[in-house]
Order: sequence, then structure tokens, then C-alpha cells
Amino acid sequence: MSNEPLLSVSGLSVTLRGRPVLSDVSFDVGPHEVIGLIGANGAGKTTLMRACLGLIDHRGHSSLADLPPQQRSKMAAWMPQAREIAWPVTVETLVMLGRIPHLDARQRPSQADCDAVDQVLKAMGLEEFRQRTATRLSGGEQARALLARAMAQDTPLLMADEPIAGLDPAHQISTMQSFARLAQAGRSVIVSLHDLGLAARHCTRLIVLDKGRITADGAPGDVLTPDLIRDTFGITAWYENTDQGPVFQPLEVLE
Ligand SMILES: Nc1ncnc2c1ncn2[C@@H]1O[C@H](COP(=O)(O)OP(=O)(O)OP(=O)(O)O)[C@@H](O)[C@H]1O
Repeated sequence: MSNEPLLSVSGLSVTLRGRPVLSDVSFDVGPHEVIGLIGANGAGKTTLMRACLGLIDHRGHSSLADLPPQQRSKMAAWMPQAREIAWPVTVETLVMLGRIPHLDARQRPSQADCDAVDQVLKAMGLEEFRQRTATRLSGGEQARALLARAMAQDTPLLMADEPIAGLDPAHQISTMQSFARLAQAGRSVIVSLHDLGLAARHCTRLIVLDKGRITADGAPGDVLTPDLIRDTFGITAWYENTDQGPVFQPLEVLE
């Protein structure tokens, strides 16, 4: 894979109901990155991802939004925050829906599509759920199945809106590790998340949004300073680099 940016964003701005929600956001995403998008509730994380994907009206430029839909679906996969599964299909069928951009004119899955689904079900620990009805899974299991569908799309870029919210600790960690494996293979992931401990440990880069603007962009150890934590989240926190990697623990809410 080349070192061309997988996504290039410049001057991206969004106004919703007359209110500026995203202001002049610029960044590039290269291969091998796991980017944690962090910020308080309402900071604009979802809006930024949706604007990058061309799903909402925006000003400025996103290289993805500029692509025709067919090409866009081969370039980026999207797991939205809403965990909605519309039909009572099996998990296997749900994940196969991620292969739609790759299907031939007859719309029948090839062996390569079946292999891709098998691989993702295994990576996400969903093999035992393969024949279960997706709408009858627990909330966390549904989230993993929806993430598996996005991963089956097999795109250079994966964008996921709070994919680990509601997962148990083991599945939170294994999901972040699966993002790291994608990055090792030359892909990149943009993931919004509120768990700063997991962000510090598993992301290669953090982008901080505050009231629709980027206030920091860099390696977790450089970004998660006491000043930034105070200004962005209104809390104190403990951060330490240990033998087992960085450890981050929120402590107190500042008055
Ligand atoms: N359809 C809409 N119309 C008007 N305002 C909206 C709309 N959608 C979102 N907003 C506002 O835009 C701002 C950014 O919302 P967004 O969902 O991007 O935040 P977020 O950082 O993803 O938040 P969270 O961490 O709570 O998911 C918020 O103030 C929100 O109230």
C-alpha cells in the first residue's frame, strides 16, 4: 500500500439548524493509524465522521465525500452510533451485507466473500453466533456483529462511532486489538470513544474536538496532558507510562 493519505480533510465546517457544530477542521489520515476521536458529549465527533463520509451537508473538503458512492463504499466502512438491526437475519447474513460493494452483477457472494465473512466472524469472536438471529442478541453482541459487518467491507479506512460502548472489558480490549491488527496490515481506523484509558493504550494518535474545533492532534502521551484534560473534560486524571503501557485513570470533576 502506498503512503498516500487514505483521507484528507481541510476546512470542514458544518452548521446545523443555524448553529455552527464543526468549524474549520483539517487533518490527514495515513495508513497504519488507529485514530481515537475524543471530546465531551456534543463536541462534534459524530458530525465530523458523518461530514467526512459525505453523509451530511458541509463546507470545505473531504477526499472521501468527493468520491462517487460506489467508490466511497470501497474506500471506507462506517459503523454508526445507532445500533439498529432492521431485519431478523442471521449474524452470518448480517455480516455478509458488508460485502455488498464487492458483489458482482449477479449479486451472489463468491468464495472470496464467504472467506472474508468467515475471517471477520473469527476475528470478532462471533463464530458461535453465526446462525443466531441478530435481532435476538444482547446489546453488546449486536454491536460486535455490526462492527463485523463494517469490517467485512474490507476497506482501507474504517470509521466507527463509539463501537466499544456497552461491550464488556474483554471485548473492549479485543476490539481495540482488532483495530491495531487492521493498522498493522496498512489500513486505518477512526474511532470515537469516551474511554480515555483504552484510547491511550490502543490508539496511535488522538484527535481532540472541543466545541467543533480540533484542539489537539498527536500521540496519546503528548495529547493527554493535565491541562488538556482539564480544559476539554473538566476533570483531573492520573496518567502514567508503565511497563505494561500507558495507564489513564479519571479522578475528580473540577468545580
Ligand atoms: N440534527 C441536528 N440538528 C441540530 N443540532 C444537532 C443535530 N445533530 C447534532 N446536533 C448538535 O451538534 C452538536 C454535535 O453533536 P455530535 O453528535 O456530533 O456530538 P458528539 O461529539 O458525537 O457527542 P456524543 O459524545 O454525545 O456522542 C451537539 O451540540 C448536538 O446537539
